[in-house]
Amino acid sequence: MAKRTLELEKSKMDGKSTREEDVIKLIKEKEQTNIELSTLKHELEIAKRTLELEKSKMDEKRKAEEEDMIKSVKEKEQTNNELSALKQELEITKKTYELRCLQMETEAKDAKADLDKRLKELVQLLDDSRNKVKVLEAYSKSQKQKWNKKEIIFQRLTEFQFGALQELRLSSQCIKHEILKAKKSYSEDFNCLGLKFKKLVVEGENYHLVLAENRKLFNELQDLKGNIRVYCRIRPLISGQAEKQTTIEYIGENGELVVANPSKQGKDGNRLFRFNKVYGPNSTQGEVFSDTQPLIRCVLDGYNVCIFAYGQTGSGKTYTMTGPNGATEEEWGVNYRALNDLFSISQNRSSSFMYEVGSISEHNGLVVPDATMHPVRSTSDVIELMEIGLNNRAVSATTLNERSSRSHSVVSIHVHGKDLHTGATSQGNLHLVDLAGSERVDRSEVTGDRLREAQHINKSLSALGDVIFALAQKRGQAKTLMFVQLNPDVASLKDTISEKDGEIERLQLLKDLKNAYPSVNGEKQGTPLKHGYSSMSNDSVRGALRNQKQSSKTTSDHDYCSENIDKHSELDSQQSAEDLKQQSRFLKQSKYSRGDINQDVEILGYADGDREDRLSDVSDGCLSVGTEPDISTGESTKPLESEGNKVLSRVRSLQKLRQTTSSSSRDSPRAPTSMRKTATTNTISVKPPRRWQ
Ligand SMILES: Nc1ncnc2c1ncn2[C@@H]1O[C@H](COP(=O)(O)OP(=O)(O)OP(=O)(O)O)[C@@H](O)[C@H]1O
Repeated sequence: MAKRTLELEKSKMDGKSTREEDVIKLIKEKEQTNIELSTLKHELEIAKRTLELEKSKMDEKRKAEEEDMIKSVKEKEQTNNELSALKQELEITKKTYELRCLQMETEAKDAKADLDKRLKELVQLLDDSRNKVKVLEAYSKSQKQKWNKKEIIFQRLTEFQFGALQELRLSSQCIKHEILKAKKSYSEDFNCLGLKFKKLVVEGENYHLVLAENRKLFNELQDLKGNIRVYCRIRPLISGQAEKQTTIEYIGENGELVVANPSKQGKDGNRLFRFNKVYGPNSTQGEVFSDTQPLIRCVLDGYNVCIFAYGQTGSGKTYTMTGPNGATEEEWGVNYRALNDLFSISQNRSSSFMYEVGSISEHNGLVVPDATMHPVRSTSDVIELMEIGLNNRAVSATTLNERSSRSHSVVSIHVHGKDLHTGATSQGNLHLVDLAGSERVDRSEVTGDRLREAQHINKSLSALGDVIFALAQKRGQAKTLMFVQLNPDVASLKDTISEKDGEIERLQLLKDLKNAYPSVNGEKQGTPLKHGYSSMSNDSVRGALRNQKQSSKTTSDHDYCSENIDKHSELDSQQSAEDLKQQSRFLKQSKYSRGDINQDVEILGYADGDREDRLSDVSDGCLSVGTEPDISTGESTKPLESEGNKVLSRVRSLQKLRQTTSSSSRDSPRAPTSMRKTATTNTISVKPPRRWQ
């Protein structure tokens, strides 16, 4: 190649021989080419050597490859062997595989059927779920709507409350403002009140003085009306009895009572009795209590009050004191009403007084070893105790085979009061007594135990007479009210007009005498007694009756009832004094005060001398209802017992007195029946110290 290039270049140099530079250049290029040729030669030699090396290597390689080929042939043979073994194995495997495929196909078919079934189920489930989703979606939609509504309402409510809160804030500010204003005015008012209160305190002190004065005046008024009052109550005839069988001829408004004896003609047929008041058969329990009520206040003011009912069996003592069995409030007797009053007045006064209505004793008859004390707080407590007492009474009656009415029943209420202002204390007692029947022993013609019992009863009634005498002498501050019970039945006439009633009438007049006569007409104390218990001529009684029929109120045309005033008003003390004057005038003006009528007057009770004896007898005794210290406490029992001899001597002197009086004629002054009865019981041993325990 370099040769060609040199030839080319030589042709070119021939073609252009002219130029020297080109020849030089060409020479130079020839030299260069020579160099390059030698280089190429060298390179060629190197390549030749390399080729030789390569050729030896190739030979070696070829040998190695031949060995490898032999090796490979051998391996190929081995591989062919293995391949045939593998082919066989493959055949077997193929067969196994085909079998397996068949098996798998059947399994796949089963699985497919199974899957189809499950797919169906799943599709069903999917449908159900979709339905449920739909329902839930609807529910959630409605819930959402609800919540939206609620949200709206809540928002409105919040807005409203917010508004209200604002209003409240405003109004609270207003109220604050007003409170401040009110506070200011209150403090001003308080200051004012303080001043007024100081004034009131001063006036309150005066009020207590006025109150005390008022109480004093009230009790003085009761004193003026008499410390002993005798009211007569006539029970109605039992149904079926004709009106004509009644023995009651006339009931005056001033306490006069005319009893007629149908077996007697003329002036002896009628008898006049006088009481503080007479309650007719139609009187209600309330009316009867209205005249008793003021005495209950006295108990709370520290006085001793004794209210008792006296009369023959069946005359209405229990009815008046307690009321009928299973009584309604209207039918309540004096006991319940008095207790009700007692508790209600004590409650009304509770701001200025503290009362302890501490105890009650319930005992029957004179000998009362089992009399008991109980604390009481209300009327019902007392009623309960009274019922227990009644039951006890019934039990003892059964064991004795006697009637309950043959014993006394005494209920005592003790009231301890304290004036919260002054600290002063008071002690008052209220004794409510339902006495045993007062019928005469001789009439009942009893003997043995019954006789003895009747005599005991008479003895206790005699003691009652003593107590009344003691009271009549103003020994103490006790106030006594006696209900004389009458049975208008003709058969009971003997007991109605018995000497015992004469005694009560006499006692009644003794009370009048003590209370009024000495200061009214200046007569000797005993004189009016002669007018006390009298029989009237039939003419005068008929006149009185005629007058009563003409007008129940206009009584002016008859001496007997001519000047009638309401002497039972509780609040008017002047009227009470007027009443006493009236009684005096009545005695002066009446037929019985004139000489001609005096002959008609049957003088009962004692002659002055006898009475004096009797009073001196009584004054020796120790009995005094109410004036004694609390007789139910242990302390008071001893003094009573220590005075036993005194009582015994007093009983004996009464018996002596009775013996003298019982021997006198009918026209002579009479001893009280009870005392005469005691005379007949002379043989019975007396245990005086236990009386009225
Ligand atoms: N004012 C009256 N109104 C209606 N009934 C009356 C009245 N007074 C008494 N009675 C009745 O007469 C009967 C006898 O009365 P009560 O038992 O009160 O008499 P008593 O005097 O207590 O008798 P005793 O001495 O036997 O205890 C009773 O049935 C009673 O209900």
